[in-house]
Amino acid sequence: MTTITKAACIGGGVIGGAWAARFVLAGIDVAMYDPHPEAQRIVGEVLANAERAYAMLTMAPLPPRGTLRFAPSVEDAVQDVDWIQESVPERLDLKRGVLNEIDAHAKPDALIGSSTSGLLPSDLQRDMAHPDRLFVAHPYNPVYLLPLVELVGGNQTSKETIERAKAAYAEIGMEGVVINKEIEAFVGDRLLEALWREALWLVHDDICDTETLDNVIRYSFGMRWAQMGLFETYRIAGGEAGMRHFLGQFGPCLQWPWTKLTDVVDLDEALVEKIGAQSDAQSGMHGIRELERIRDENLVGIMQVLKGANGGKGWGAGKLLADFEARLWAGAGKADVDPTAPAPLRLVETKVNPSWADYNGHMTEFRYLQVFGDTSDALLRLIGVDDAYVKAGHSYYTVETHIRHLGEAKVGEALYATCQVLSTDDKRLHVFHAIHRADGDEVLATAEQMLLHVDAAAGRAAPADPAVLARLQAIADAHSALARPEAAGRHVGQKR
Ligand SMILES: NC(=O)C1=CN([C@@H]2O[C@H](COP(=O)(O)OP(=O)(O)OC[C@H]3O[C@@H](n4cnc5c(N)ncnc54)[C@H](O)[C@@H]3O)[C@@H](O)[C@H]2O)C=CC1
Ligand SMILES: C[N+](C)(C)CC(=O)CC(=O)[O-]
Repeated sequence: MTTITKAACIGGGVIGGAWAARFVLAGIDVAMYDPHPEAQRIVGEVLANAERAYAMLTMAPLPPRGTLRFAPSVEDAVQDVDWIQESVPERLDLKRGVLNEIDAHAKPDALIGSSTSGLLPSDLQRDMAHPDRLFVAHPYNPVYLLPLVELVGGNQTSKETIERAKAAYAEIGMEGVVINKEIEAFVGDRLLEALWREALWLVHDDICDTETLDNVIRYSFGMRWAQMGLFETYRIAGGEAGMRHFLGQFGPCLQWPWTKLTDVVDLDEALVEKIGAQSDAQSGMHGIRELERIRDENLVGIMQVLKGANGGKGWGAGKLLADFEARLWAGAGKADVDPTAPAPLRLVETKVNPSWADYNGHMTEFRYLQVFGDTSDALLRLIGVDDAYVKAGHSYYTVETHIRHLGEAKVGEALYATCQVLSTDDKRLHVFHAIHRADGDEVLATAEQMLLHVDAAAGRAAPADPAVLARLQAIADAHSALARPEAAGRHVGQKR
C-alpha cells in the first residue's frame, strides 16, 4: 500500500528496531545493518512486540508484511532502496561518518532520515555529496505505535525532500510535523528536557521519589496531554474567558522562583544510585520487554478510545488512526477465495489478542460479534460492496444476529471464520457464520445474521446494485448444494 517498497535501517537498537517493525508491518521490505552481535535477536523481539501491538490496534487489513534482511554492511543495505532511516548512537562524529557512507552508496534521490533526538541537520549533512536529501526524522518511542515524527531540514535540505518525507511517513500512518527552523532538540525534546530537569531536582531534593513523581503525571496531566496537548488544555482552564484570562491569572507565577530549570542537576554517582534504586523498587519486578508490552497495551487502548472520540470522528492520534484505517479499508483486497466453490467461504483469519480476554481468561463475548462482523464485511467486499459503493450511498446493514458460544477461544489462539449464504433476494442477505479454531478446525461459535440492503441517504431498504446481486447469487447457487446448518433458525431457549 505504500509507494515506497524498499527501505534500509542503519542501526537496530531501541529506535532502529522499532523503525524496522513499523516499515515491515506497513508492507515495506527492510534491509537492516547493525554490527551488534545480538542485533537479530533484539530486532526480532521488538518486531514480535510490534506485531502483538498491531493485532490489538486495528482490525483493518494490514498489507502483506514486508521482509526483514540483515545486511553485512551499510553499502549492502542501502543500495537499491528508496528510503534510509539512520538510528545509530547520538554522537555527531559517528553519525556524520555513517551518513557519509550511506550517501556514497545510496541512490542519489533516496530519502535519508536521521532519528537524532537533538543534533542539527546542518551539522549532519555538512560533508555529504547529496546533502539536499538529508533531514531529521525524529520519532518517539515506541516508533511502531506513536505516530509523530518531527521533520527538520538543514540549510542544505531541499523543500522537495521535506515534502516527499512528509508524504512517505503519512503512508505508514505517521504524522510528519514540519519544524520551521532547525534548533537543537527540536520541539518535543525541548519540552521533555524541561520536565526531566525539574523532575531530577525534585528527586534530588527528596521532595518526592520516582514513583510519586510518575503517579503525579499519570493520574493527572499525562492523561490530558495525550489528547489535547498544552495550549488547548490551558484554554479550557481559563474558563469561559479562555486563554487570555488563563495567561492573565497564571502567567505572573512564571516570575516566581518555583523552578530550577536553568540549573542542571549534577548527576553524580550518589544521585544515579538513588534514582536507580527508586526505579528498581518502582518497576524492577517487571522485565523490559514486559514493560514494553504493558506500555503498548495502554497506548493501544488510548488510541482506540481517541479514535471513537469527538462524536465518532476521532481526535488527535485517534483521528490519525481512523484516517489510516480508512485508507487500509479503501485499499483492502477481496478475500482470496473461490466464490463458486460448494463450501463455506473462509473469509477471516485472526488471533485472540490479550485485550480481547475477559476475567474468565478467554475471548469476551462482544469480540465474537466483532469477528462475525468482520466476516460479513469480508463477504460484502467480495460481492463488490466496497468503499466506493458505500460512499456512493448504498450498503448492507445487519438487522438481526443470533450467536451461539460452543467452545473457548484462549488468548493468542489462531482462529478463522467461515460464511455460508443461506438465502438472498434483491434486499435481504441471510448468512450463517462460524468461528473455528485454526488448529483442528473445531467450531467455537456460530452466528446467524440477516442483513438488509439500504439506501443510506433515504434511510430505508432498497434493492442492491444488479452487479452486486449477480455476484451474491453465484455464491448462493454454489452454497445451495450444502446441507443447511443444523443450528440455522435456532432461537434462545429452544430444546436441543
Ligand atoms: N531511545 C530513545 O528514546 C530515542 C532515541 N532517538 C535517537 O535514535 C538514535 C538511536 O538511539 P537508540 O536506538 O536509543 O540507541 P541504541 O543504543 O538502543 O541503538 C543504537 C544501535 O546502533 C548500533 N550501531 C552502533 N554503531 C553503528 C554503526 N556504525 N552502524 C550501524 N549501527 C550502529 C548499535 O549496535 C545499536 O544497536 C539516536 O540518535 C537517538 O537520539 C530518538 C528518539 C527516541
Ligand atoms: C531521551 N530521548 C531524548 C532520546 C527521547 C526522545 O528523543 C523522544 C522520546 O521518545 O521520548
